[in-house]
Amino acid sequence: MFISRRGFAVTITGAEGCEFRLSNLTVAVLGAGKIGSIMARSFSDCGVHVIATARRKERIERLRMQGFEATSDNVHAVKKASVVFISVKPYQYPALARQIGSHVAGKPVVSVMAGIPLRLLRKTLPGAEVYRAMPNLNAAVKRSVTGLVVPKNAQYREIIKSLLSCMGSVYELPEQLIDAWTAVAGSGPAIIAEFIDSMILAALAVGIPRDLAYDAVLESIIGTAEYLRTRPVHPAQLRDEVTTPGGTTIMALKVIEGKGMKSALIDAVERATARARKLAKEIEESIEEQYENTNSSSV
Ligand SMILES: NC(=O)C1=CN([C@@H]2O[C@H](COP(=O)(O)OP(=O)(O)OC[C@H]3O[C@@H](n4cnc5c(N)ncnc54)[C@H](OP(=O)(O)O)[C@@H]3O)[C@@H](O)[C@H]2O)C=CC1
Ligand SMILES: O=C(O)[C@@H]1CCC=N1
Repeated sequence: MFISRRGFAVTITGAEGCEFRLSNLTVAVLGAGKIGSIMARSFSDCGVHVIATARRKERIERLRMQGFEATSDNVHAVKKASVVFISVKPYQYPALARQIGSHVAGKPVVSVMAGIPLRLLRKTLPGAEVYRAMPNLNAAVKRSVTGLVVPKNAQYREIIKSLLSCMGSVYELPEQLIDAWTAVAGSGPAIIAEFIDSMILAALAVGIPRDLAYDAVLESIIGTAEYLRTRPVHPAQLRDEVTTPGGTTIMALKVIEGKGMKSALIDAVERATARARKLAKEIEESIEEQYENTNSSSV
């Protein structure tokens, strides 16, 4: 397991770090869509029994064909599970919370939803031990870098970390960093895929055949990441090692600098972080409304 020299993280667990025997555990994944079904597969590969939920029949059928117990009944899944993961879209959460809110007391519940803060999760899931996690799509190849916010006096911390380790590495974070983590690591694969796509188009533009272009770009990215991951070298140092005075690389770097690639990426990550914060406000308003309506109709 590699431990970052530059990282803020206080705890890191590798994919090999399943310290707990997870095989007797039943875990509910509520909202087993794109990321939820990848989580379900990862937990299942760690020996966990998974109950996955979705709304549409076709999705439930597909989950069953993938070997999971699957249902549209979230309350049934929550009652049967010792640990609950929530992976619906943020705007779908208020409806889900209404269904399961009175059935989660005493259980650990992990939300992977962007934006929704612990405060709001606690309010809607009374008595549950609530965590926030932000994995990424690379969990499909056991290479997620999952950010984890652990509540104070957590009883289930180790078991949650072991479960998340089934998807890759786990970094414990303070809650104020999770929106930024969402932008960098959660959205990261999409941003990096855009870069890869652009490099492949660039390779085609200079005449490299498509399959060779794909390999040249992907292998260069994996190799560069591995180089930086395993050596005490700053990215700017690596860049200087490659750049010959008057050579080819400096010509490319000049264009990149002129078009503002760094500033575009910094802006992009700042905007994504701001969007996660705004999501929290939007959901909060909708939940406040829901609670006010419930209270006033029960008076
Ligand atoms: N995609 C990603 O890379 C990542 C996403 N996330 C977070 O994960 C969450 C899910 O994202 P993603 O997987 O992309 O979205 P999807 O739309 O693919 O998945 C959401 C799933 O939730 C199901 N669902 C919605 N409402 C309910 C309900 N009341 N009961 C049961 N199931 C329900 C939907 O079912 P049906 O299909 O039947 O409508 C759907 O399958 C989001 O909150 C996102 O912020 C976090 C990290 C990475
Ligand atoms: O785009 C989103 O909102 C989610 C969160 C991180 C990745 N996908």
